[in-house]
Amino acid sequence: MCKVISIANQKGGVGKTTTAVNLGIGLAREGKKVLLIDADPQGSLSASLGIGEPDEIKTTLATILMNIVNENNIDPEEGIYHHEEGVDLLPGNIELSVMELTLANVMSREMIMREYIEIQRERYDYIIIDCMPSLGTMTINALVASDSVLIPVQAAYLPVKGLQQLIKTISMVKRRLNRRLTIEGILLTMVDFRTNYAKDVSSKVRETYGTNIPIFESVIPVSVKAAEASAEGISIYGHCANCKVATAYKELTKEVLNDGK
Ligand SMILES: Nc1ncnc2c1ncn2[C@@H]1O[C@H](COP(=O)(O)OP(=O)(O)OP(=O)(O)O)[C@@H](O)[C@H]1O
Ligand SMILES: [Mg+2]
Repeated sequence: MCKVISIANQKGGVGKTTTAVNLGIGLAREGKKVLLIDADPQGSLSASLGIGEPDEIKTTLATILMNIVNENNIDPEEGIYHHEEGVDLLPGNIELSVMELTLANVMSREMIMREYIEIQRERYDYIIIDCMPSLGTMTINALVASDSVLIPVQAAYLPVKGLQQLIKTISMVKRRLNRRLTIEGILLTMVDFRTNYAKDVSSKVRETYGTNIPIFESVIPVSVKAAEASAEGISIYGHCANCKVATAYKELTKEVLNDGK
């Protein structure tokens, strides 16, 4: 059975895209069929998988969503890239901003992405959606289409206030639009274990949310290797198979495969 996971946090630069790439490819390395979807007009997921300049890509998530709005037939292979590291990718680019505005006038505008995901479910074990740093219509569409949401939180900042807004939005989506939505977990990213401060933030998040929201045991350390890998258009496993960030993402992959057990 397919599991659809949104990677979301309206705060920018917390490691959403890096997590989408390395969890997605991590799952593919464990033999799973994985589709990565770039739901961010910045196109960072597409860029960090090395498929070229996102804004020059013709068929993207925006194209597909427009086809759904126009009630055209959907070919599940349309726009899909087969990446050399074993994942499929549906790219995103600036057209998604236009699409978000278009959706404002569409009936059931929060449900459009779900129609596409439902078509893809039977072809994949995991579908991972990389959300943009906002809680606008595109992110709500991703949450409505998902089974769970994984929340990367950058451990260098006290994230409590922004997290509350995100958790409120997730609860609202769950109540009104998608009853099956759960929180996969909070993932602490860019953790610098040399500073006590980072440790404080980790324990603060665990203290505030630990009891009712799962927090991953795996923690992603801060490392320039993460940025180097995405500049090369490959995963952390391809860049440095045994470095700490690679090990951390392998552990996260195992936790997701074990489904909190
Ligand atoms: N563990 C890490 N250590 C150091 N740098 C990292 C780490 N993870 C990601 N980065 C870098 O931090 C920056 C932001 O990461 P990323 O793009 O994954 O965040 P994001 O949440 O997707 O950002 P946005 O909100 O803009 O979509 C990137 O330059 C990335 O290479
Ligand atoms: Mg991103």
